Amino acid sequence: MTEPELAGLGPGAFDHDRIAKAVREILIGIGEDPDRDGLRATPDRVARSYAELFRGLTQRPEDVLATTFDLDHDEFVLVKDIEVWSCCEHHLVPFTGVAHVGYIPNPNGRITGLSKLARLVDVYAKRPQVQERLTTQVADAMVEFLQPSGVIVVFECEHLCMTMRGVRKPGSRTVTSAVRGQLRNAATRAEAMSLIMNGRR
Ligand SMILES: Nc1nc2c(ncn2[C@@H]2O[C@H](COP(=O)(O)OP(=O)(O)OP(=O)(O)O)[C@@H](O)[C@H]2O)c(=O)[nH]1
Ligand SMILES: [Zn+2]
Repeated sequence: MTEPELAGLGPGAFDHDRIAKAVREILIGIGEDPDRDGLRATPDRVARSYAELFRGLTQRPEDVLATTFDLDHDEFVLVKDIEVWSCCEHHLVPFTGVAHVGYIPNPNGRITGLSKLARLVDVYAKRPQVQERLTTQVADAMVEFLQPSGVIVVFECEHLCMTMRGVRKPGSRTVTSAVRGQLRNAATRAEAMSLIMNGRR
């Protein structure tokens, strides 16, 4: 399993019992008693919650973008402030913030439902991630499955691994962007960015 995209879709599928066993080991490793009342069900609970937190590993972007409409629109479309909860692959703690996903449909391409753009974000966010890869994966899936004239994807996230531990800088936010096609043009990109930033602090 080399590509994160393939994880969970092949032989390395989700293994609840394995996770529960490992969590029990972690509890012992931190010096806790995994059999005490409050912790007895924790390995099973964590395994169940991982199925939810990492559900993107069993989802394919093309399935999410499968619904398309016959709509004659070739102007910029933007869904902004999509809430994001992902998991940093270095520390397995959350990073959270917002995503902005915009595209210019192509008359020969496809237009999808607005909610599908937010679903696409989740397909990739609900995996162990780094923010840069999350950003480019969303943009590249848009290009591959909608064949738009242009795409812009921006993520603004706070990483709890930089907040609750380590360097401990609460409030610092990381901004990443991926721009494809016509939106790479300076004027079009600036217009898209101003729509994204409008009303933001
Ligand atoms: N580029 C990038 N780095 C990330 C992301 N999430 C976490 N990191 C960084 O991953 C790095 C891991 O650094 P290491 O030195 O291997 O680990 P560490 O000793 O725990 O590092 P500190 O967090 O500085 O304590 C840290 O600098 C994190 O801030 C991300 O989405 N993108
Ligand atoms: Zn981290």
